[in-house]
Amino acid sequence: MSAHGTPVPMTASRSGPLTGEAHVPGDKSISHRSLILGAMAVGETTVTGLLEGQDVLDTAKAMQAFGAQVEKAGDTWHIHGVGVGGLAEPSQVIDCGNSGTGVRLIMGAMATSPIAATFTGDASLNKRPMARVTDPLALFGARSYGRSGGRLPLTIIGAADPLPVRYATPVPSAQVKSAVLLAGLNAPGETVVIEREATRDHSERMLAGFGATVTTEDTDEGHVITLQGRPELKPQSIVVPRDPSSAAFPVCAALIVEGSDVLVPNIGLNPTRAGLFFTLQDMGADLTFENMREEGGEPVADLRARFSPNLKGIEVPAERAASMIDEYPVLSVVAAFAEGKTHMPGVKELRVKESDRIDAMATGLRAAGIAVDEGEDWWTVHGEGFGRVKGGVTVKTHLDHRIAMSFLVMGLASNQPMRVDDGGPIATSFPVFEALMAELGARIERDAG
Ligand SMILES: O=C(O)C1=C[C@@H](OP(=O)(O)O)[C@@H](O)[C@H](O)C1
Ligand SMILES: C=C(OP(=O)(O)O)C(=O)O
Repeated sequence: MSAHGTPVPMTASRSGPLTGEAHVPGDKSISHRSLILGAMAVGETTVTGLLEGQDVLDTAKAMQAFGAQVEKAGDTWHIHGVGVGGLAEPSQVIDCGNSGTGVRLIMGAMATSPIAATFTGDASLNKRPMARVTDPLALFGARSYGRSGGRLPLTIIGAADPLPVRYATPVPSAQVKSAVLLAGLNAPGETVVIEREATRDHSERMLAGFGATVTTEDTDEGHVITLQGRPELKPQSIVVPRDPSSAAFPVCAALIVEGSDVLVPNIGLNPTRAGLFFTLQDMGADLTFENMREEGGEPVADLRARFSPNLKGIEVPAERAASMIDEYPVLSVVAAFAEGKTHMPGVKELRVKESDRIDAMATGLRAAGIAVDEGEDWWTVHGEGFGRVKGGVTVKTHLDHRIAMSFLVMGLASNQPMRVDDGGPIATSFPVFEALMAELGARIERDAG
């Protein structure tokens, strides 16, 4: 839906070669964290390259409600932070829109301050599980009152006298890990998070950048992250790298549209995020990393993707899942254009994203003539091979930006157009998607009406 709630039906049709450069926007995960940690530092943090998607704009508004000043001047965002422990009690309900990252990280950040806040979101976010965050926050002493099943709307009463926490995350989730670490900022002593599988590490990196003491260690227990509580966070000057999860769409489109050759410059290849690109290479994609370099302590490269008519289905390693969790929907589209089966195990988390992503993709792919098998934590796409994907259906996007963009990418190479019932949510993470894809030569149009 658009910000005003009206669905935006869109259609993608078979396109000529996609060519040129795709300058995708800033990383969503890093953008949320810049605003939240900027608000908890003492003094002015500046951020350039911030993703101005609705998810991140909702986080900016939320941090203002907690007392930080957040303003944009020219291309730079300025955040005047209130310090760890300095967050004010908001006078209004905090509406995080469609964003799991926004709501879960902010709940963590406020849970160890003696304030109360009520959180809500859109129809998608209000269905998503929040107990995974409120359970560990209770160990700090925070109380929460929400709808049954730990759903939003939900009120958190922060701990007045927080305890430090040692917590082993029961699900592979950077949002849960980050909520605990952010809560640990205002707890005395050491807060420890133990992950069985390492998830994206932007919070750890950024906390260290802001001057907190964070150490990580791989032990028999798992990946152990230790944060020293009550640091004074020092304001930073942040340049947000471009989002690999957004880069996935023009990259995958180029691989399946005949004759394409697309360059996607300056993409962060942090190993906790880059799993899709290695998977595509394993499938035989003509995808190369050019101009490999380090920027702001992160590996960065220009991605070059060319039409790849001989893709093969593969077994995607389960241990890679966390590093490409948001990319499975568009990977399943590429798998439809590959020869043979692509099996994707270890992906239960896909069922609790903006939609049940296995169900949403399987339903649309099957309608478009692709066989899909699924279980609770796995799915298999039976590829038809290039030139044999029928398409020709309208699919439901369930308020999920990645479902919308994935089926639109599919329509660029299938024999008949693909229509999505609502492309409005694309603006949550990739507001320039339509213009960027059009510039490459993609035929994506909003339905007249
Ligand atoms: O921490 C983050 O910025 C994110 C973590 C992931 O969610 P989970 O932590 O729920 O896996 C991912 O799906 C989301 O888009 C962004
Ligand atoms: C899962 C996603 O986001 P979030 O959890 O922040 O809503 C996503 O962007 O794919």
